[in-house]
Amino acid sequence: MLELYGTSVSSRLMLGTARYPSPAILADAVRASGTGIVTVSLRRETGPDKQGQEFWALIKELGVRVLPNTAGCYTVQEAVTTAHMARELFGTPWIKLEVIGDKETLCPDVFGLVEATRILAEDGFEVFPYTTEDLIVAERLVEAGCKVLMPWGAPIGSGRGLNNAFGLKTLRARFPGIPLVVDAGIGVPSHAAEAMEMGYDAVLINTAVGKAGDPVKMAQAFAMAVEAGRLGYEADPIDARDIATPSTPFAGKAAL
Ligand SMILES: CC(=O)[C@@H](O)[C@H](O)COP(=O)(O)O
Repeated sequence: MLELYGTSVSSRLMLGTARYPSPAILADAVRASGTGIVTVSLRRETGPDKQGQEFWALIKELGVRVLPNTAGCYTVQEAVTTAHMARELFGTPWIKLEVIGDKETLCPDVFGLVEATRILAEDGFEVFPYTTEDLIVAERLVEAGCKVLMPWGAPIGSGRGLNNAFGLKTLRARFPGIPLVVDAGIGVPSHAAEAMEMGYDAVLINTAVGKAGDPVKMAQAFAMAVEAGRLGYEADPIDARDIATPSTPFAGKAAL
């Protein structure tokens, strides 16, 4: 079973809660996915207004663990302040830390991310950093206190899948003891299966489910893909080869 900061997690699929056609569809998608963890943006979803309150009541009703995030933060200060507000509001030390560096690609500002991680980890937060697949940045994040890493597959909302499979595989090989979660950019269930087959511990998906024609069916498809990918990884797949090897033995073949 997967352990994240000492918490056992049964589903390896985490879901974002934005961009669904309606709260009811979000709730059905969460149930269909079997997820035990949803990420919630403090800024967008939990305001004191009626809508914010209704959203929060819905999340509580679903009985899933909340991973608050600092989506939309562009500076270290903004991210740290948002994390503190989230800890107070949700009563959890968990924080999915986003420090965005570029408006167009939503690429993480990895320098700001490391700095904010250091500040928050020293203050008792359990940081889930939204990062790139850069190896050295990952090392710095672990040094700063991260016990989980969340590299992107591709830019948030792009649905491009795993843009740099080599980089993601390198991270997996270099950090065998750290739970790795592909966060962002996954578009279809096969992308999630690919990440799991690589040995990733989990995936976090939002847009591909929320914006699908049928979010509930898509949530179920992702759940199946994540499970299949994980099983495939555990079953120790064969290596790809450049030459053919007959799968049917020659013994017993009729001599002509
Ligand atoms: C909701 C959330 O946290 C996103 O920022 C996350 O990174 C998911 O990205 P996708 O929407 O590309 O799945």
